[in-house]
Amino acid sequence: MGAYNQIFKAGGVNFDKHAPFYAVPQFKDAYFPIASTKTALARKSMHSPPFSKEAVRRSEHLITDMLAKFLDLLSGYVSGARPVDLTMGVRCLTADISMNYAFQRPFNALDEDGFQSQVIMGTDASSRLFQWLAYFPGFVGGVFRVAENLPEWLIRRYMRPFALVNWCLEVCRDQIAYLQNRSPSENTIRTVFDINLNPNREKGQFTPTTSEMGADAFALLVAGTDTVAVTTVMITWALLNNPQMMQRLKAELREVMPGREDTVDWAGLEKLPYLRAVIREGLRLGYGAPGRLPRVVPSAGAVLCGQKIPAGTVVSSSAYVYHQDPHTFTDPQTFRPERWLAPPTGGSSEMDAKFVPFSKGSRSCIGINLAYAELDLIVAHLYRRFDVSNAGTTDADMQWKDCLAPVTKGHLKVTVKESVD
Ligand code: HEM
Repeated sequence: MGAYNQIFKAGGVNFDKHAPFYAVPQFKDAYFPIASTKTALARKSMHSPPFSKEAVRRSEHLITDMLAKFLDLLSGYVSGARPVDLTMGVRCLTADISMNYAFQRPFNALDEDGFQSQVIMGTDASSRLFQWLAYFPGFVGGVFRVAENLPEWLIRRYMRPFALVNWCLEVCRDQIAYLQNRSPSENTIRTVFDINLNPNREKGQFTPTTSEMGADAFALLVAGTDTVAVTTVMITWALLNNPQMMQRLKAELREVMPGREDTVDWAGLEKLPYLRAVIREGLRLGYGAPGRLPRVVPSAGAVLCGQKIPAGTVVSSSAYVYHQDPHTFTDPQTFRPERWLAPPTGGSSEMDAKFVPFSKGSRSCIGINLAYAELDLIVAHLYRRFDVSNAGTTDADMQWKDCLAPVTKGHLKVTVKESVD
């Protein structure tokens, strides 16, 4: 863990990101792929205030409005027991939350019939392209650069994943144009891009180019969609396979929401120990971003795990390695929320130290508070309102591969019934 803390340290000597790993063309103007921590932080720091815990609480309705819409759509599946593609449904929900949170203007992915949204096809294509880049950065990076310069009609006809990702980027740029053009009277609460658009130059703030802000919006969409969605899906899959855990969770939820359509705010849900344990265990096993996050050893070199490592060496670590450590997490492949409950039943400072789903340091996840709020609110209200049953999903469907966020082989299909109060 010492090496991890050194590589992913806040401030001090920084291990910059390894640029070729992050070279997806559609991200190129965002701060997410910028290798230099210092350069990236100049932009990232302008986005940070709206993601603080207090800001998320103030803007909670931007999450719950989308969640209420999703739950109402699910109730349409109750009669006739039509199966729901929960993987697509939750992805539409998290995409709409991310965009509503960033712009107070969702993409309305939830409105698409059967949750088959083109936005989600775009974020999915982006993750799948990322996977190739991660393993063959040189070759695939070259192909990406060629593809970037091809005429749009050629891309649309022969390179559908690229066309989908380009389309998503365009929609994100439209969102920025919408903010630039909207009248001040419409500014009810601050958006993620407010500092960008109204910078305080004395504090060193500035307005990035329109293309940079569009790419930042696209990064928020991709980073905020599948990460939260896959964690929710993995939690659902685990609870479906462990009915006694589902019952324990429902019993806890019933205490704060006596009626199945009652609601509780995030602050109220944070006090529920079993819900918190379920979310933590889901983050441990659902991973969000499980794979390596490569960094470059700075000019002074480094000593990692007792070894001298020369400057310029690419090093990494991953949440998967720590989350699967059997010395810390007994029987690590097993979903067992009880391990997080207070001692003597479970929980330890060692587990806390090795729990790194959002990474650490200056380049860690900007959306951590938003992600926790979403997970708490979605899981609590979904399982208080509905009884969910598997509709033919297999273990093989739920196998995942690392595409920065995990992408499962198949989709989780379920049937829903209104919970019996
Ligand atoms: C379960 C949910 C999530 C998990 C597990 C997660 C995890 C991570 C991790 C591990 C990183 C570091 C990536 C790297 O070093 O390359 C990261 C970065 C990032 N995340 Fe998240 N994330 C989640 C949700 C979100 C949400 C909801 C948003 C915003 C809507 C978001 C926005 C970002 C951004 C913009 C970065 C880049 C930060 C930078 O470049 O410094 N994430 N996330």
